[in-house]
Amino acid sequence: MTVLSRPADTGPVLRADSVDFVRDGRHLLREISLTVHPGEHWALLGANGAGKSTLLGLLGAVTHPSRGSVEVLGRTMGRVDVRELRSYLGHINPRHTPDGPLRVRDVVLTGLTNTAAVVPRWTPAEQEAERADGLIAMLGMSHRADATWPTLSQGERGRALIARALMPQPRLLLLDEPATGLDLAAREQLLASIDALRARHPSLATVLVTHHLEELPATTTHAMLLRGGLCLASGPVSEVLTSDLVSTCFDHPVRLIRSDDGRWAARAQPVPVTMPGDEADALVSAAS
Ligand SMILES: Nc1ncnc2c1ncn2[C@@H]1O[C@H](COP(=O)(O)OP(=O)(O)OP(=O)(O)O)[C@@H](O)[C@H]1O
Repeated sequence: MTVLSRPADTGPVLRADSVDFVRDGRHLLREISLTVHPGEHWALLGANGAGKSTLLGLLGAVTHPSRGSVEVLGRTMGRVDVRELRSYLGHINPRHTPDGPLRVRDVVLTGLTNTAAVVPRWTPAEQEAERADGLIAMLGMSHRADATWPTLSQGERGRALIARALMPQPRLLLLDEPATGLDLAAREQLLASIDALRARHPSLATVLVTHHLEELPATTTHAMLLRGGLCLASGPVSEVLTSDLVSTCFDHPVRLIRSDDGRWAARAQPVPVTMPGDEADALVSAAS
């Protein structure tokens, strides 16, 4: 059971068909189907605990479905060497920590070996080193290429991890809440980098997990709304990112706004809030 050659560059990048994922007798995902084609940029949205990271783990060949099938780059999970398959994916975990105080350039190069540390006695080929520098430049990190990991800001780490994930020239990039913990400027820089990356590599497909609509890049093309492990809606953003569907997804009435630059914002609709003591005050004023 091995992947004998680089997966073909045609056909869907991802296909999940009626997938269930069960842990400790609980259905964390139920009947999820999703097809991602080259050049599509998907957002997985849902409240805390909806199942977004669980689904990303299946799409990234980290876990296997309990029922249904998942095809990654045309290979069916359960029938291939997942470690080799994973080397064709860029899976960005913002909590990734390099093994030791590596410099940014070395962290990016570990994307080729898919390791947390630089592999002893391994030296990159000249064109690999050039590619690392090119990606570092594309992510706006050239001035920090020799900085060590502990000295980087959260935003700089996020961009370095994207460059690392791009080293093996993946056809698919998976991003799990890439803007978590970033301040306003760092978040905007990260989203601009993601937009630039998509423009530079038109056949790249991406799947980005978030629970904040403000953290969606303008280039997002499709969305899936997850609620309690079920798919509430899935398809082109114009059909899925509506006030009604997002309100149902988050169990809270929101009004969705898409601004001229293509970004989204959610405004909560006013809902009555009862403060402690309000009931007693109401009784007193009713009695007087
Ligand atoms: N290994 C596991 N065993 C049992 N339950 C799990 C496991 N992993 C996750 N869960 C549960 O599955 C549900 C979905 O978790 P998941 O992390 O996929 O949600 P999420 O949508 O990514 O949430 P968040 O936005 O909070 O990160 C949660 O209720 C979680 O507690």
